[in-house]
Amino acid sequence: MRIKLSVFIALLVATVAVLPASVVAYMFYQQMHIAVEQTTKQNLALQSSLTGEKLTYRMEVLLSGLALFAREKGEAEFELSTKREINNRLRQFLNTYRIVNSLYLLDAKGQVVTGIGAAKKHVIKENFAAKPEFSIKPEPHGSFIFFDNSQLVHSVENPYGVAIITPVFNKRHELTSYLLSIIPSQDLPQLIGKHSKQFKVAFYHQGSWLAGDYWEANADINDYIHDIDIGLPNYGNLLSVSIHIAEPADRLMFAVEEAMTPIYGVGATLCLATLLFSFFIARYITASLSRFYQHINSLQAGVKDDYHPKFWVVELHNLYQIFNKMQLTIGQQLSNLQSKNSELKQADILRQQYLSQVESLNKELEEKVQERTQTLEETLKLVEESSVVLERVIRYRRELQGLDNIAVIELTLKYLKQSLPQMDMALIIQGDRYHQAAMKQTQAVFDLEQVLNKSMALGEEQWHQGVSALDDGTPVLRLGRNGSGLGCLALKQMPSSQFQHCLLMFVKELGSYLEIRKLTAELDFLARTDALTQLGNRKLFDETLEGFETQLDTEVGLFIIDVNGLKQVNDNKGHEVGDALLQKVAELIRHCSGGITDKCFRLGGDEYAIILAGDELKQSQTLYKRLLEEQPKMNFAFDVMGGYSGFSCSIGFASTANTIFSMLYSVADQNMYQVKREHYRDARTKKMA
Ligand SMILES: Nc1nc2c(ncn2[C@@H]2O[C@H](COP(=O)(O)OP(=O)(O)OP(=O)(O)O)[C@@H](O)[C@H]2O)c(=O)[nH]1
Repeated sequence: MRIKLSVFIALLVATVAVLPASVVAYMFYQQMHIAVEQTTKQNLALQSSLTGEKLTYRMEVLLSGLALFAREKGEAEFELSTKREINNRLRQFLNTYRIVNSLYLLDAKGQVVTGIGAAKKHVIKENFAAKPEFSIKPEPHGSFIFFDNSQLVHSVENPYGVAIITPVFNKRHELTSYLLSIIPSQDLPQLIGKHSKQFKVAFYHQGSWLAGDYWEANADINDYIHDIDIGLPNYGNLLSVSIHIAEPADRLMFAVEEAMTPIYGVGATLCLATLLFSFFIARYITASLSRFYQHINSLQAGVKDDYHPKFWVVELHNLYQIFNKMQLTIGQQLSNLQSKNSELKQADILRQQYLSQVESLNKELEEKVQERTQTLEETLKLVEESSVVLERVIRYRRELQGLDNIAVIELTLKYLKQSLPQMDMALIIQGDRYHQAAMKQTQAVFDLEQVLNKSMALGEEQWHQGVSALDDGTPVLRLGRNGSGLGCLALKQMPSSQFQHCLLMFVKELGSYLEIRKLTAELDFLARTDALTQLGNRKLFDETLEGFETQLDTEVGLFIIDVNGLKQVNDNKGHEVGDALLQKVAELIRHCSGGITDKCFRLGGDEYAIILAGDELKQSQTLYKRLLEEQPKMNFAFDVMGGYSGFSCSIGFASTANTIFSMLYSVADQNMYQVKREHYRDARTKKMA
């Protein structure tokens, strides 16, 4: 039989469609099985719990009954009753609680007094206390005893039972006796009443079967164990019982089957419906596709056919056109998107460039700010240092006052070394012994003579405001203003500009100090020098003489020399000639006192003075003699009082050897006038002669 292609494809599609349905059905079955199993287990747990609750409740009712009975009977003084009365009461209790099959009264030592029950004839005569399982404990509280005694439970098949020992107290709370209740374990199921036939129930104590259904544990049985402990506060131990409850496996299977039955039907129907639906749909689609294919072939072959497309083919065609349009639109959108993307990328590149520019500008700015901050910090530091240097300069200025050149050099170098401790330097001050001090400071470093000569030889244009350099490169700083030639500071290396500034401050200070000192010295000299004769003037004379006033052990001698007839010279020859005469006299005095003393003065007008002190006095005669001898040799002739020519002086002398110091001048002056008078007398005599 030939099967059409469309039918074959439809069958294939239907089969493929049914497969997942079968898998789903199988999984559903599995899940159902697990669910039923879990439900069964939960049911078993519930049942066993319920059973335990029931057993506990019934046993507690019984125990409470026993306690009540013991209290009532204990207070009614059991021991006072006859055995018959006691038995009647025990029987009444048994009738109320039928689960107890025997009830005995024991005395306080555990000896059976009397009792009612199935095993009465077996145990009544025996001593319960002697049996290990019934040993009465010394404590006056109740206890549970599991035993294995077919006689007591009156059953050979199931010899197990539970004995309950309940203490009995009298009104004075004294233990008088015990009640012994026997419960055969075979009666335990009665306590829980009827239970569903679908479950098996059994009671165990410490792994030993007591009562109920007995079954071997195996895989086909679902069972559940529930342990219960029953007890009351006045009991010394607990009644421990395990309740085993089970449901056979075939029951579980049955339950699963039962649950699945309707689903099987639904599943099968679904599968069949899927099969049929898939088949017809596939058949329909393949048939129309095949007709469509034939139509295309006919079109290609140029054959006309009466093809009418099915509505879904039209729909498909429409769908295709929609897709086509969508494709076009989406393509356009995509190209738009692409161009936007490229624009965005371009913008991104520009942004990146801008950002990097901003970043580099920021960096530059940061560097500038840092640079500025550094400069500022340096300036601040400089200002700080400058103020420190300024303080030092002020201190230096104070300390400079009144020092000689050596001390000045030492002090200056000490201050400069504070700022430039590592720098070798030499300070040269023109004048007295400058180089010894400088050499001391910088012995092996400079050739001071050479430095001085070279620095003095520097032309004005080579001197700079700051540090100048010699031809060998030695840095030098000049002391004082242009042309003052006070000296210089020579350095081994060129200092940094910061230190140059510091050095300049000190050097300027030193220069101005030296200049002032020099000017002061010049002024001083001028103030104490006679301008015409260059001898010391009256002021210097007074100071010199006063200087000796306090030197009491030094002998002082004084010559007063006065020119004779100066007025006439002035009058006759003119003032210039008078001046020349005064200068000649000064020369004479300087000449005669040479090698003896340099303390020669012009006191004013035509009056001169020579001071001798100490050893100089030894040559006073020599000096006097020289003055007398040298006067006529002076080549200065003029007429005095019309006829007299030649030059002469009147000389007076006094010494502290023969007069007091305060009278020294006036004595010398008087002596001089005495000589002058004699001179004029002689002159008059000569003239008259
Ligand atoms: N050329 C000149 N004459 C002076 C100077 N100082 C004072 N005289 C003059 O010296 C003269 C001093 O006169 P006197 O005291 O009489 O001295 P004298 O003429 O030498 O007479 P005797 O001292 O008595 O010998 C005065 O005429 C002064 O004017 C001076 O610096 N130059």
